[in-house]
Amino acid sequence: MIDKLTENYRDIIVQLGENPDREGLLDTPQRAAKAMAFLTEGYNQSLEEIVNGAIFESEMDEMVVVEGIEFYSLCEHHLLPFIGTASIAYIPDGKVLGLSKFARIVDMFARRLQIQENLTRQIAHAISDITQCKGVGVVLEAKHMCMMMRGVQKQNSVMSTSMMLGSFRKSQATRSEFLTLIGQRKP
Ligand SMILES: Nc1nc2c(ncn2[C@@H]2O[C@H](COP(=O)(O)OP(=O)(O)OP(=O)(O)O)[C@@H](O)[C@H]2O)c(=O)[nH]1
Ligand SMILES: [Zn+2]
Repeated sequence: MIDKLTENYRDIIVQLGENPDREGLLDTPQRAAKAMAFLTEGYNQSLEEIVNGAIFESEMDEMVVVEGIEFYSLCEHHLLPFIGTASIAYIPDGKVLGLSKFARIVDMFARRLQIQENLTRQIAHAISDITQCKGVGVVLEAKHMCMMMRGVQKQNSVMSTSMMLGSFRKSQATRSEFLTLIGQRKP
């Protein structure tokens, strides 16, 4: 895949009117190919593999919140980055998930071509599926380079998306507790 991508990036450089053989650009097609492979490596990962069995028995049955997980994704419309943070909460039902795995799950889905809404949804469903918990809430806030560097060129707009499952969807109190804890105003 890297070889084919390298060829493609070389073609892009030519199409842009640049000389791919000038010194500064000599290794660029391969570097860009490796960078793109890294930024989309989520396609080669599975939930089982990244969770790696790190699910532990626990009688904890109150809300657990992990906030401020930074992520870098690529918008599927322009292949430009969108960058932000994820906050995740869940109410366990006999099993808790290893702390680092929340960030790994965010990264696995972020490192694909995405829209923010689907990224939010996929993270929530993954945590629900893997932990079989009573409920999950996920809030993402991000800035989209396709809106900042080009197009409407708005530098200060932030997109917030949320996905609530189980008790977070059914109970207004649970949802409010989560949003209050992460310093959000109620939507
Ligand atoms: N809902 C949603 N839209 C996104 C996301 N990332 C990019 N977009 C939007 O996708 C849309 C694509 O619109 P098009 O009109 O097909 O493309 P475009 O001509 O490049 O649009 P402009 O960005 O308005 O110049 C734009 O409105 C983008 O802002 C995302 O994560 N979620
Ligand atoms: Zn975009």
